[in-house]
Amino acid sequence: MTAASLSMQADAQAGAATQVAAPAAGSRVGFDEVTIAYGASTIVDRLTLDIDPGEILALIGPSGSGKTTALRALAGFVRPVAGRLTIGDTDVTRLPPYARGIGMVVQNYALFPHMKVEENVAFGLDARGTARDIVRERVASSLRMVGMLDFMGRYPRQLSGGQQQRVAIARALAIRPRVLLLDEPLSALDAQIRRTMVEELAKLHRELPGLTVLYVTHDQAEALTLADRIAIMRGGRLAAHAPSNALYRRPPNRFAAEFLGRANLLDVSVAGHEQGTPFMRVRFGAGTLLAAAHPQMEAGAKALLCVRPHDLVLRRDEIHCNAVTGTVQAIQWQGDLHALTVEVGGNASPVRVVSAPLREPPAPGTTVELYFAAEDATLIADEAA
Ligand SMILES: Nc1ncnc2c1ncn2[C@@H]1O[C@H](COP(=O)(O)OP(=O)(O)OP(=O)(O)O)[C@@H](O)[C@H]1O
Repeated sequence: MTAASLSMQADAQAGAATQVAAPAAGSRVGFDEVTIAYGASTIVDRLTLDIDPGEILALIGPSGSGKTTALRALAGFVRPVAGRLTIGDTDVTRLPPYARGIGMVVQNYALFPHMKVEENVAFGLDARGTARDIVRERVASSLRMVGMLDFMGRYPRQLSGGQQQRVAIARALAIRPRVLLLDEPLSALDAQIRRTMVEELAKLHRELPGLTVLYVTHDQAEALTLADRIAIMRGGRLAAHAPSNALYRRPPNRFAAEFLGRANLLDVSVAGHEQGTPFMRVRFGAGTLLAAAHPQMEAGAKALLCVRPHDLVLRRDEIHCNAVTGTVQAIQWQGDLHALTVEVGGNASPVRVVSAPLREPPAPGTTVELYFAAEDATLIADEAA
C-alpha cells in the first residue's frame, strides 16, 4: 500500500469517528447506476446493486473487472463520473471518506508500524478526541472480538500476518462503522490461516448482525462460506447477483456458471416440459435428459445444461435414465476424492466428475455412465445460439 493510500485510509478511519456529517440511521448500501472512469477508460459501468442492512455481499470477478474500484468508490477514495452512492438514507456520493461511517480492511494489513497495537486500534477514536475511558473500552472490546486482547502492547512487526490482519479488523471496528469494507483481507495469508480467519469473520458477523459488509475477494470458497449474496463483475459490469446458494445452484448465465465453481456444460435443445413435474426434457446427442425447468425456455430452444462435477454419479452398468455415456480419459486420486475427466460423445469439452474415493476406480479407457438428478441440472440460455 502506498503512503498516500495509507494516509487516505487513516483519514477514513479517523474521520468516520469524527462523524463530520454522520449518515442517517440505517446501513443499507446502494450503488445506483454508478459509473467510474480513469481518463477515457470506463472501469465501472452503470453498476446498480443494493446491500441490505446486516448483509454480507461478496463481490467477485476476474482480475481487473472493477471490484476494488467499486469498493473504493463506496469508501470515498474514487469519485464516480455518474450515478449515486447511498448509505442508509444518505446520498454519500459527494461526502469525503471520513464522513461515511465506513471501516475498511485491505489486503496488506496497513497498520501504522510505529504505533503499538492499542494505538493503532485507538487511532480513529483519538483523532476524534473521544474520552479516554471510552477509547480504552472500545479498544479492549474490539481487540477481544478478534482474539487479540493479549497483544495490545506489541508493535505490528512483532505479530504474524494473521495477527496483524486481526488488529486491522479491530481497528476498522473500533469506530463502530455502519459498513465494513473488506478488500481481499485474507489473500496475503497462507491457506490454513485463511480458513481459520474465514470462520472467525463468520463468528464476528454473528456478534455484529447489524453490520453491512462488502467483501471483495478472489476466493470462491471464502465468498460461498461468508456471503449471504454474491455479485459477479465482468468488465466493469454486473454479470450476475443472487443469494450465494442460488447463484451456485442455478447460475443464470454461462459466465456465472464457469466463474463460480466448476461447471460441466452440455449442448442441448429443449424438447418441452415434462408434464406434472418441475422438469424439462432436453435432447442431447441421440438421447434425452431431464433438467430443472427454465421459466423462459420453450421447445426448440438451444441451451446449455449445467451440472456440477460433484453432482455426477459414476455408474458402470447401463441405467437408461438421466445419464450420459462416456469414456474415462484420466483419473486422479486426491486423498479425500477422485477427480475424473470423461470424454462424452457429442460434447465439445470433456466432462469433469468429482466423487468420494472409489474402491475400484475405473481405468482410463473404461466406458462409464454419469447419472445426475434432474433437480441438480440447470438450463442456461445458449448466448452463442
Ligand atoms: N488509479 C488508476 N488509474 C488508472 N487505471 C486504474 C487505476 N486503478 C485501477 N485501474 C484500472 O481499473 C481496472 C479495474 O481495476 P480494479 O482494481 O478495480 O480491478 P479488480 O477487479 O479489483 O482486480 P483485482 O482482482 O486484480 O484486484 C484495471 O484495468 C486497472 O488497471
